[in-house]
Parts: sequence; C-alpha cells; structure tokens
Amino acid sequence: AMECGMVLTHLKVQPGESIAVKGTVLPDAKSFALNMGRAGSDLALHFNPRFESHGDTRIIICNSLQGGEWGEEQREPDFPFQPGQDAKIGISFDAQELTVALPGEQQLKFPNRLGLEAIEFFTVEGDFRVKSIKFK
Ligand SMILES: CCCO[C@@H]1O[C@H](CO)[C@@H](O[C@@H]2O[C@H](CO)[C@H](O)[C@H](OCc3cn(Cc4ccccc4)nn3)[C@H]2O)[C@H](O)[C@H]1NC(C)=O
Repeated sequence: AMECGMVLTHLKVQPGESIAVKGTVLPDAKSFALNMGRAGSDLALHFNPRFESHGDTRIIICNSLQGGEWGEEQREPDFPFQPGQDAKIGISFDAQELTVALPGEQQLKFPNRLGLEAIEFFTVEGDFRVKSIKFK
C-alpha cells in the first residue's frame, strides 16, 4: 500500500529492546497500522486497530506479511483505543513472539513467524498522529 505515514528504515532493534510510540488517534479514526519487520513486503507484525474498516468494528487485526503474502490473521476484540485520545504503544520481541504493550496495561502477543532477529523497518500508517518515538 502507498506509505502515507512515517517510515523508518535501517533500524537495528534487537530482541529485548523496545520501541515506544506515543501519539494521538484522529477524532474521525477509521483505522491505523503499525508495521514492523525487515521491509514493506516482509513484516513480522502488521498491527492494525480498526475502528470501522473492512466491515470490522473496534477490533485489532494482527498479521504477518512474507514475500508480499498475508499470513493468518489474529483478531483481538479487547480494544483499548478511543478516537481523539492519546495512546502509547510499546513493542518488543524475542525469537518466539512479538509483544505489544497497549493502553490500560493490556498486552498482546503475536508469534514471530519470520524468525525476525532485528526490527529494521518500522512504519505508521492511517489515522494515528505520531508525537514521539523512543528506542530503549
Ligand atoms: C471475509 C473474507 C475476506 O477476508 C478479508 O480479507 C481482507 C483482504 O485480505 C482483509 O483485509 C486485509 O487485512 C490485512 C491484514 O490481514 C491488512 O490489514 C490489509 O490492509 C493492508 C493495507 C495497509 N494499508 C495502509 C493503511 C493502513 C491503515 C490505515 C490506512 C492505510 N492499506 N492497506 C487488509 O486489506 C480482511 O481483514 C479480511 N476480513 C476477515 C474477516 O477475515
């Protein structure tokens, strides 16, 4: 898809390190996505909260993209986002899984299907305005 947000490349985020994204969900948000992996067509995690999109309402879709092919979706109905609200999203990973720390102490896990050893590529797309990104 056309990149219409922030694109970070040439990162080298290691297992056990984290990426903390702070920003604001747009007031008329329909959907946003955080994508991370090796490149645009090689994503260990496409993290896609849908407020109202693709026939889904208030659900987080997670998936992987390998060689441009989507894997099996993981659908999380526990939806901690509100349009217009600030949100902090933390990402870390190890050989087994990626962990997404969400508002309200909620945590979401997704298998590391690619066997990703470093996050080199990170994008934010859609109805989320990034205010800060911290690498720890
Ligand atoms: C019921 C039979 C069809 O299943 C549907 O198949 C669709 C096409 O694969 C699924 O939608 C896709 O799900 C993928 C994750 O599994 C991605 O979310 C696909 O979107 C990629 C994408 C990113 N962007 C950039 C972007 C992202 C967010 C906001 C604004 C722009 N534009 N398109 C999105 O088109 C959609 O989630 C899936 N629905 C179900 C219920 O399985």
